[in-house]
Amino acid sequence: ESITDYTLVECMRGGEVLLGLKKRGLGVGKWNGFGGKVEVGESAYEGAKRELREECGLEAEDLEWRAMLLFTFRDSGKLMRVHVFVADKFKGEPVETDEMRPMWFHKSEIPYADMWADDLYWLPKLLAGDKFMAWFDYMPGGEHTNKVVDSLLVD
Ligand SMILES: CN1CCN(c2cc(NC3CC3)nc(N)n2)CC1
Repeated sequence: ESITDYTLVECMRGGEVLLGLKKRGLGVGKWNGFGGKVEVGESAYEGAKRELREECGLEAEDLEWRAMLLFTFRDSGKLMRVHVFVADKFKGEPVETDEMRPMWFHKSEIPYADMWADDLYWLPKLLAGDKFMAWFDYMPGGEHTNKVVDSLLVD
């Protein structure tokens, strides 16, 4: 099957991270960073900025690439590649949209029980400042094995 590229933006401000409650589509009912599919003709960086703006109205001045998450789904044979960025410089306040209800969470109070199961494995690394790649191999029963590649020595 083919691979689909997605973006995910984690906005940070004074020990807090901005998450949105997904109101429809993939991951509805889960808290997550902001993002979506990378469209034809745009870079992941541009797609990340666009989705952040569309989903909560925040204009990120600068995004830093920090992780790539590969998801393989054994049942469908689909591949999902998520490019994760961190933003700590942005203009405006987040607003609720049809897609997302934004809320700031202290890093020690991330609602993992209401997020994608994989977040528990990689979000702490991201919040610790690491750069890394991870692979989550989802089995039909929803279980997954996870292999987090050690931090990338890139800067
Ligand atoms: C709109 N996109 C969808 C993909 N995505 C994911 C996926 C994900 N797990 C994968 C099993 C689905 N886990 C997080 N945290 N985000 C970013 C947002």
